[in-house]
Amino acid sequence: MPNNINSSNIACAAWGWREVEIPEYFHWVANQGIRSVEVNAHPQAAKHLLDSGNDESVAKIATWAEEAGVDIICIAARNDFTIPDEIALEKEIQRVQRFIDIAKQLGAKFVRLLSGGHRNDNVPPEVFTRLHYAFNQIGDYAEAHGIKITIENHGGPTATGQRVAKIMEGIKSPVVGVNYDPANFLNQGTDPLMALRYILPWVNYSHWKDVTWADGRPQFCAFGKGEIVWEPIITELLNAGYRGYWAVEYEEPADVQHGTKESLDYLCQLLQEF
Ligand SMILES: O=C1[C@@H](O)[C@H](O)[C@@H](O)[C@H](O)[C@H]1O
Repeated sequence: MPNNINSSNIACAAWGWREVEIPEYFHWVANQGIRSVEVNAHPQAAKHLLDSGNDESVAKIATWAEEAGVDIICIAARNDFTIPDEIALEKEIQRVQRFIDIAKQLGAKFVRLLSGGHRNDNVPPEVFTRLHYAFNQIGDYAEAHGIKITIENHGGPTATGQRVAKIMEGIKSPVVGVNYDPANFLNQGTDPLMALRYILPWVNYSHWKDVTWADGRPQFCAFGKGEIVWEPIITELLNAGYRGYWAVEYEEPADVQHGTKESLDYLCQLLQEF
């Protein structure tokens, strides 16, 4: 495929695989001809890494990756940098530093983070101050360890393109960027193409799933099975020079293999056209 898109920058996001044992997950992905995988580090992903992930459990994951022939490219972690209590925020920053150590041990290039705080209606200025403080600490730590941070747009302080840009404008380290997740924007009522135009300079990673409507509510579905118009989004990203990973994310554990396969097929087919 042109534009530097090849099978090694097509990746599998980990969230939908949270209920699957890691070896099974890695082998399934490898059997699709995909090499690049994420691993969750999340309190609701007990089969992947929990917050406490000790060196031994991390080493096991490295062995499983080698056996299956996959590369772990990103640790998909959960964090909350909107915590008002100063001591608790410092603890949270230390917890995230551990994810950076884990990424290094696994040879992963990225740690995916969130902002935390999911109230959409109003994000007071002090929340942005806390986010700037925490992401600057983490940016310095990641830079010193050769790891990149990618902040996923999710909700609350990252519900819109303007908000994400406001966060990024206050972060100094060049290793901190944005994980552009178009479906997460639409799920929050934000037009994903408009949002992309605010955050283009910072996008260093991407997640691909889709959104459909059921009973008047948005719901995630396989990439290409929903209502997002993809061509203008991909054109915009590529024209801005995006050459990073394209990670498909099918979130429903019940049929994660089927949904991931459909998503991969459609993404690969679509990217051929660019
Ligand atoms: O898009 C995502 C979410 O919808 C989900 O809620 C998160 O926890 C995942 O890690 C993320 O990648």
